[in-house]
Amino acid sequence: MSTTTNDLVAAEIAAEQEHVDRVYAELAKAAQRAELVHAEGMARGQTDRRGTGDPREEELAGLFERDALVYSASKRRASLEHQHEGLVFGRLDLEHAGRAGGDGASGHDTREVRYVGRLGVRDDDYEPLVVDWRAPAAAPFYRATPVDPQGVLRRRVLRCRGEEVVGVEDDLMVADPPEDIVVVGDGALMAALTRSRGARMRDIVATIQQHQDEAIRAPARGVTEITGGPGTGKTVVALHRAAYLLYSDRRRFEGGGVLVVGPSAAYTAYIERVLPSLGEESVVLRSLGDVVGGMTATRLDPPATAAVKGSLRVRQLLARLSREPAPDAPTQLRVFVGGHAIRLTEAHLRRARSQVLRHHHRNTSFDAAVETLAGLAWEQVQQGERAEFVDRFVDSSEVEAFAREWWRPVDPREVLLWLADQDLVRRLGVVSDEEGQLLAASYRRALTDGEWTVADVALVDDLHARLGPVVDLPSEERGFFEIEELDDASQYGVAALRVGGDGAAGSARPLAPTDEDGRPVVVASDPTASERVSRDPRTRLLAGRIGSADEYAHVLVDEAQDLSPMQWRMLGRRGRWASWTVVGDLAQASWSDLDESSRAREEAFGSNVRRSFHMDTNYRNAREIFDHAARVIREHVPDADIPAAVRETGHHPVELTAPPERLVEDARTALADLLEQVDGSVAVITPEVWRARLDGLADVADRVLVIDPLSTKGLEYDATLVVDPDAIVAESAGGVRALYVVLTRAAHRMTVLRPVDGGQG
Ligand SMILES: Nc1ncnc2c1ncn2[C@@H]1O[C@H](COP(=O)(O)OP(=O)(O)OP(=O)(O)O)[C@@H](O)[C@H]1O
Repeated sequence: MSTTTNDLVAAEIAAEQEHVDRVYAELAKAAQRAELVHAEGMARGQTDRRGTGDPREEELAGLFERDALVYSASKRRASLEHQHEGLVFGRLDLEHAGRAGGDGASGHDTREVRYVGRLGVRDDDYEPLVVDWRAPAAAPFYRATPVDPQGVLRRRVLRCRGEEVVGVEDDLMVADPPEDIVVVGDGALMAALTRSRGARMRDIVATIQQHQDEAIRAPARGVTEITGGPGTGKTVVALHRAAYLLYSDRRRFEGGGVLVVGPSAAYTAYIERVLPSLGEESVVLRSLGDVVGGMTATRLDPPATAAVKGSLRVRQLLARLSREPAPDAPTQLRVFVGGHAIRLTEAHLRRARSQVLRHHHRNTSFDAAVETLAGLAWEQVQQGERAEFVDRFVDSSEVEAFAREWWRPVDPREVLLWLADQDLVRRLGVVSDEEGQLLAASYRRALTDGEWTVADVALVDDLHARLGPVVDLPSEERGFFEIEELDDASQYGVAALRVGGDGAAGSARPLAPTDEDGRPVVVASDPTASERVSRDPRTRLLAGRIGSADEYAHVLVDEAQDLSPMQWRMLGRRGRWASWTVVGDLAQASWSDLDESSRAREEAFGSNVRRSFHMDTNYRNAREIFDHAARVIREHVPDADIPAAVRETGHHPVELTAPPERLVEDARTALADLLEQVDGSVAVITPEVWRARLDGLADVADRVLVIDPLSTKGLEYDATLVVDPDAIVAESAGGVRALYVVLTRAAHRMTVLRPVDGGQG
């Protein structure tokens, strides 16, 4: 084997630089071509609409062609820009065995050099200069091992800064390589693992390990489960899998959509760069608080409330709730129709309501509701022709005015807020008194501070499915003039304009703000109005419209162990025809009833085929840090899935105690030490009891973050300062599992600080 002297390394780097320069030159040409196509596409769409109004047919064709050209050219330009950095990251030196000749003599072995990169680039003769990492030709880069070299003599990882090659790391796949195959570097994986952690997760295309590659390239069909302990690369592997699926069947997955769901907004911000850096812009990233269009929630409920809101029992509560009359709905109808005095009592109305809801969604059954009332009214008349009476009844403006109040469309969020009334919750049954109090208190709080919680989103989705979409009731008064006004307004960029119903006859109550006469208020273009609106909690809670569930071709769920049964149902509605990638680790679960969750999860997957991959190497934590965490979890969860940490640093976690009154001061000192020891991010992870007192530590440096335990799910830092582990256990529904999450977030250094009466730093 060759030596790794500086000269040798420099010569190898220079040789690689030559190839990388060629690739960038080719790329510059491709960028120019994309620019030309873009400009040409734009020019092709120039039509003179101003004078004559509508474009001619041939102009329309031109516009369509332009859109297609501009779209693909812009995409190509965007991907060229995103993948500029580290475009070429790998090289394979292969040897193909020569075929035996006709006379039995063996043919010559042939050598091939193949470069692997973020996207495929060819030269003018269409010869590949770089192969896309997802192409079958790149598979040996990830799959070759000394036991099964797959024709690979040497695998080389190129480390680049911008367009410059700054290092190479080799792995030899054969025991006895040809003379000219030199081997340099200490291993690309270790280099990647020891580097500093920033605010964003990075892709691992250059160092994907063989067992990870198997999960990444697994067939798309059915449900692919990726399990394993903390830091085993489950998230990063799943994201590379999303990129691989898009590459392998673009029509299906780009057309049908790929949804990636993670636990929190902090998590989506953390992973958002990975897919663009792999050339994929089309994936939809959502946290559990913004899966449902029209709603965004980041606040978490206290564990006991979250447990009620997440359990399947709450479905029955919602089923009953969705049949309740609106609190302000009229309770009887008195009307003259065809000379007959009709009186429908509260009991009649209740009967009508349950009859209609047996066959219809509430929000799309206005006509059915009026006809059912007509049937009940006819029972009181029984004279003349039934059909004639029903026609008169349905056409009566008084009946219509009543029905518009009684059967007005209800927004699922508005219905959920009815639960602020504790008497109503009690009347609905289903949950215990104590649970009912928690629910009512939670919605009273929402009505005070104008904020939904993450668990509410799944409940709104459930109610939306039960109630049907909120549609405006047909309005005879809404004539041509108003429609034109609406069009005009939209031209001027007015975002939220709604034409109300017919004021006099009693209208469908618009959710958008209205003035005293019930006329719509234009929010977006009127700063004083929007200020007024943002101050009113109820208006904030009901702003916008809830969309119907978008469906996807693939759904990727990270931290799946934390989904409540209701959240599984919410995702199930979005993946009815989808294939799934599901990532999780039960030992990190913060959900208390795991059995109920797994039932709901099975229901979401249906009878899809299952495939599972287990990751057993921890790439995140220094071994010393992980050993500490593993001891904690083993004591309480003996069957926890414990991976092997591959990297030793010699730095054991530091365990400190402090009297409560000195804790903040000691935390500040411990933080200062950590900032000296690492270059990247440092997180102070604190339970709620210390939060307010420790928030100020975030001002110590830009790279410091003060964060609660649950929000660290899926994230990692160079160093962590874990404050009051016992309180972390006590505050979380997941108990010690939550602490396990917290203790496995640091890559390089960790300090644990406990408040102890009379303790010393
Ligand atoms: N093959 C690899 N090459 C380089 N880095 C890797 C590799 N595999 C994993 N890592 C790194 O290990 C760290 C942990 O990965 P990731 O967050 O995906 O783990 P996880 O299993 O989802 O963890 P957790 O369950 O604790 O959230 C990340 O920094 C990731 O980039």
